[in-house]
Amino acid sequence: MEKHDLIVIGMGPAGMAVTAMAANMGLDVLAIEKHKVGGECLNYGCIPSKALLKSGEANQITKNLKEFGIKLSGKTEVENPLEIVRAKIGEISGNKTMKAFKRAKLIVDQGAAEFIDKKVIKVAGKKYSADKIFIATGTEPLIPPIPGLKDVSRLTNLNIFAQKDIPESLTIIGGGAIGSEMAQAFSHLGTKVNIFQIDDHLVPSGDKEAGKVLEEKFKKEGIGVYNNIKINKVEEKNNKILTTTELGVFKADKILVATGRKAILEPLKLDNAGINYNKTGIEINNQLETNIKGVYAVGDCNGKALLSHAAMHQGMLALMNAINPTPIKKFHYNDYLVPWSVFTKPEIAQAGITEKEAKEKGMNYQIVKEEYANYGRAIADGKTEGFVKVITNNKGKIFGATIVGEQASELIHEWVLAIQHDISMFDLMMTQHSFPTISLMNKRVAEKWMMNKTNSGWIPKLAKKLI
Ligand SMILES: Cc1cc2nc3c(=O)[nH]c(=O)nc-3n(C[C@H](O)[C@H](O)[C@H](O)COP(=O)(O)OP(=O)(O)OC[C@H]3O[C@@H](n4cnc5c(N)ncnc54)[C@H](O)[C@@H]3O)c2cc1C
Ligand SMILES: NC(=O)c1ccc[n+]([C@@H]2O[C@H](COP(=O)([O-])OP(=O)(O)OC[C@H]3O[C@@H](n4cnc5c(N)ncnc54)[C@H](O)[C@@H]3O)[C@@H](O)[C@H]2O)c1
Repeated sequence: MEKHDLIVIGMGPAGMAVTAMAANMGLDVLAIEKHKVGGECLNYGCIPSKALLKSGEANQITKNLKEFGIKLSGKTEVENPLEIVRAKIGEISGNKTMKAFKRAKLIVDQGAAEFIDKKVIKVAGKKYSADKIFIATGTEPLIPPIPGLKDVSRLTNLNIFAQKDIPESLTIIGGGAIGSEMAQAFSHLGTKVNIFQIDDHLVPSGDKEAGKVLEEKFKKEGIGVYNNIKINKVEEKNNKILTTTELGVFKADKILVATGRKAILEPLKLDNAGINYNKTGIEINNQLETNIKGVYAVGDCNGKALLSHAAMHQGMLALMNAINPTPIKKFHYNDYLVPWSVFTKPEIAQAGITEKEAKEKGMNYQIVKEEYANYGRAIADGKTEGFVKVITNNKGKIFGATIVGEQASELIHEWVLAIQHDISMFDLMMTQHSFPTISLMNKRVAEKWMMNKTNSGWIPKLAKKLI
């Protein structure tokens, strides 16, 4: 039986991080991928969705050139954005990605790996062993038990980017990250989109006010948003999808299901190794190790974060834990903040806790909020929707930040840094930001916090005396 220093199962962001780092350190790594290197993120997730959003944005800008004082003579036509998306995936998955794994042994597209016992894996009829095994097998779309849904030809993120054409109309079940991004991408490319969801605002894992700003924008753009709605059944008739809800029947060419994820565990035969798992994924401790010593579960398969950057970060931490023989100084995944961003226009981004969570925890907190509409650069750019909202306290300690607006996904990292490294509102206020960047919105919030302090209590009285 072939023996390696470590075996990695699954080559999405989590498995790629472990493989690239371990091989770079000179370890003998075997990486097994049942399908395509790059996993969900590169092939069916983050990258194609952002590429399609970009095509949509380009089309949307041409439709609104008047806003910039420009007239377009003639008209633009949506030709082949999905082909462009696929070409971009091809470009990334070629040499650009593969060169990181030159020093590892890869087994790709030869079937799913399965556990024979705690240290032995089988793939394509051959057995391999290692003392350290990293499971990084991700998730797949969860299809809810809506009557008829399993019987209609439906889209998920796995086949939506493989379509030939942009559909004329699209029903989307789910208003989370996938549902919202895909709704706007297709709508900007000319599709009539309706979103149906059981939650009461878009991107329900985040701040309600931010979700409502996005909903308002979606409605202006002609996207139907139906919150708190129960879908009674879905049928396919004459090549159309009929979605029956309490508000009536909605007809569309296609239906996209984006209602969350479930871990892909069965093919791994985890019971052969005695590895514990539950409905949300493989069970881990805070060092990302399963109940079996030397076997780690990283990325979406453990159900902790479902985000690419978190998957890569977990891969890195688990590898560092695996090569560190001392029980102290281990890295704990939950010591690190996990920000997230949804790449609609306006974008939504979150770091730390939301206002709702602060309320539920009974914390003593203050909300400081600055609107994009009050900032000259946002007006100059015509990007006035949204706000930066910070959950802080009288001392300026920062607990969380929600941003909805232009470049929210970039602005959020200053708040991640602040929260993780205990940088205060005062520190941010005292940090110069170049004008007129959108990042200056962050400083403006910190300034507002300071202004709130200095316009009441003893400070105005003292200032009057000292002047
Ligand atoms: C449409 C969409 C958009 C997204 N956009 C973003 C975004 O903008 N930002 C973000 O942070 N996240 C985004 N995500 C989430 C992101 O894709 C995932 O969090 C990330 O891919 C998880 O990485 P992973 O390595 O854990 O798993 P995956 O990427 O799912 O990779 C797991 C790999 O394991 C392989 N595998 C499974 N079982 C076996 C087996 N038994 N043997 C061998 N191989 C196996 C699979 O084939 C797969 O390649 C998006 C997801 C979707 C669906
Ligand atoms: N930009 C990003 O970071 C990004 C983008 C896409 C996906 N992702 C990741 O992918 C994961 C999955 O995304 P997602 O959008 O599928 O899930 P989600 O958990 O974000 O949202 C699920 C949505 O489905 C709806 N829903 C669930 N059951 C329903 C039912 N029976 N009828 C109607 N609506 C129903 C919910 O109301 C909600 O709107 C996310 O957790 C996210 O971490 C991230």
